[in-house]
Amino acid sequence: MEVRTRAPGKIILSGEHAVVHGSTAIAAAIDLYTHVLFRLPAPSENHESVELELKDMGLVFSWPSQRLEEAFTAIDIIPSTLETCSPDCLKLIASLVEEKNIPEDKIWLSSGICAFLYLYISVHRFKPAMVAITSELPLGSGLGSSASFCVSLAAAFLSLTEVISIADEKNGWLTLNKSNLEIVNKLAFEGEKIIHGKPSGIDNTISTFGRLIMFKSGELVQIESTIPLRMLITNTKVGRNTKALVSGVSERVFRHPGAMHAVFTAIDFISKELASTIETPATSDISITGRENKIEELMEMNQGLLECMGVSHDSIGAVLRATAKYKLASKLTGAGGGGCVLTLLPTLISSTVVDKVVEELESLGFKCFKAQVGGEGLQICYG
Ligand SMILES: Nc1ncnc2c1ncn2[C@@H]1O[C@H](COP(=O)(O)OP(=O)(O)O)[C@@H](O)[C@H]1O
Ligand SMILES: C[C@@](O)(CCOP(=O)(O)O)CC(=O)O
Ligand SMILES: [Mg+2]
Repeated sequence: MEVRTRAPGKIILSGEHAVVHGSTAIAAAIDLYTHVLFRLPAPSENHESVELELKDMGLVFSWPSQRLEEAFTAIDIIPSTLETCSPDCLKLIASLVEEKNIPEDKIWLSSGICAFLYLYISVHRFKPAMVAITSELPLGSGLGSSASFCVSLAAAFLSLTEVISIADEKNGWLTLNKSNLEIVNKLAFEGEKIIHGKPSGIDNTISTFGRLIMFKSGELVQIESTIPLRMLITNTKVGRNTKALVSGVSERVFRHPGAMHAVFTAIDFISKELASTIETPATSDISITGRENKIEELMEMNQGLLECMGVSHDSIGAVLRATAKYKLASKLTGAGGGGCVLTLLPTLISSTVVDKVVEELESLGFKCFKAQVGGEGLQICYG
């Protein structure tokens, strides 16, 4: 039995970090995916381990099924589907991952591999399996690779159970109905918890459902944009870790609760105003340029508040200065601390100007690309 899944990465247009503390945020799916191939071998194949292949990195990890069963039975914990991984269970999983001697320069993959083992065992126990992963997303850059990893894995594992069933077909890919997507999203969130520590759930939700969403305290509202929302994405290539940045913001909240809550409230207003600007009907009195100017101002305000939270970086500052020379507005996206920066490309901007901006940013050592915004979420294909 075999299934393939793909789940998209995302950009956050406003509200990252503040969303962890209950503010509204806006996110859109992008057309860069994590792909999973999941196979449950037939007994005749004599395959007796749970195997994970990270194809982009040329790494393969494998745990004998019997070894996994003995380790979990010894501590008398068997994770069940959709339950949060307990501290004891996570400790065991971390030790099973540590045994694999991940190369030192790839040690940042450990949390993802722990999430993989947890998601797998919570659905299929210790059944032998083969899982192969590839990703079109830069990892650890603010484009939600961790969530698309968890969503594509959760969907693949659940697809070979009775829990979910297929709803529709489009271009060779199958989609799930809303209640099945909710189950996948819930399971993926448990994986994100292992990678992020305290995620808001926005990344796994946008990766599962796709499109453009407004998200607050676990609830999503789908929004329709009446503006093209063309974004230039600049990857500063400065590595960072979402878990550390999220906990840094919580520490700042602990030190300055009043000031930080005022920042979160301001961001809540920014996200709501952004949503209504994006959704304003094309027939309204305000021209597209007028609305783009408003979006740019809101992006700049949001960036200023992210700086107040301490999650910007010199490399992000360099992108802001370079794009400001061309009167373009930018903000970091995702957890910050490096990673990716968004720049709105207004409808009337000429391709010559875009080329010049890209040339200048790339001369600083950054990597620029454009992504389609607001596309499909999770998709499945049975092999
Ligand atoms: N394709 C993948 N293979 C293995 N681990 C992955 C993959 N994609 C994401 N991860 C895990 O997610 C982590 C990056 O997540 P995070 O710091 O939240 O950044 P982002 O979600 O913005 O890419 C990686 O360090 C790794 O543990
Ligand atoms: C900073 C945060 O708002 C988004 C993190 O996104 P990413 O992992 O940097 O792609 C955290 C969260 O919402 O869980
Ligand atoms: Mg992440």
